[in-house]
Amino acid sequence: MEYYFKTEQMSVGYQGKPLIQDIEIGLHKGEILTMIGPNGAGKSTILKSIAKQLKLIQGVVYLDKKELNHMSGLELSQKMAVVFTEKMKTELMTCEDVVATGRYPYTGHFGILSKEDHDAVREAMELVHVTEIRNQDFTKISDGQKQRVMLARAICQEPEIVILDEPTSFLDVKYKLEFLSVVQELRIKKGLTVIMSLHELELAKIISDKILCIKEGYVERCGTPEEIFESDFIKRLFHINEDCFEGNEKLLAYIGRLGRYEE
Ligand SMILES: Nc1ncnc2c1ncn2[C@@H]1O[C@H](COP(=O)(O)OP(=O)(O)OP(=O)(O)O)[C@@H](O)[C@H]1O
Repeated sequence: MEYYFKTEQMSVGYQGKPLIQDIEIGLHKGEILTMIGPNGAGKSTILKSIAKQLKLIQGVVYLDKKELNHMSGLELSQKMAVVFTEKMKTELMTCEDVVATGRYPYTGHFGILSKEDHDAVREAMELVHVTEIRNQDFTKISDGQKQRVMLARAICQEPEIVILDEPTSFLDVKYKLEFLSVVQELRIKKGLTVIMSLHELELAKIISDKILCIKEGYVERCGTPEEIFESDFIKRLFHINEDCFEGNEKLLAYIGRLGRYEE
């Protein structure tokens, strides 16, 4: 079966200088790819490049057999939703207004919402439990609430693929689990394909079909959760040299040796 999303020799970076080279990703429809790796490794840079917010340094990205570079903004927005929280200009917008901008690919020039658009907005807000705060100023809600509003915006866009940069970073444990459940539901019912970065390794392990491990400047490994979480690989990826994950005692001893808790 041909891949729904594919990158060929993709190099990404800034001002023409490659940061990560030769990134090869292949995803079937409905698959979930998660990127993990240390701070500053390049996860957001890859996601921004896939979302066309950064120009590729080299290579090609295909979506549904078409080159991303040959797709118009409108065509792309009807297939791909992106969630980068910091990007939106939201002065004087309620949470509902922000979610409703997800319908722009369908509303024509004046942005007037039809009944169908309003229904999609309402359903998406219900799905991630932000209906109660729909009339609040988006700039005055918590970071976790913002993350859920932005997820609702992406969902009501009815995309085939969604690109999410650390979508769970501000969510409490209940909403982290709900996020996973929403993503599972969308992939099962609608065949949604997902590419995201996560710092919560335990979430990455249970939700992903494929995991891409980014180290400083290169793709260290790509594989299934079973392949990635075997043996000592994760410790090496994050430059942790000791067996600190094997019980609380070892963890506390490791933290002590980091130097902050010396007696
Ligand atoms: N606009 C920019 N111009 C030049 N370099 C940048 C720019 N934005 C980020 N970088 C650099 O690119 C590198 C990768 O950053 P990126 O944000 O992609 O990492 P990340 O893996 O998403 O990190 P984190 O886990 O901390 O979010 C870093 O060294 C960063 O300083």
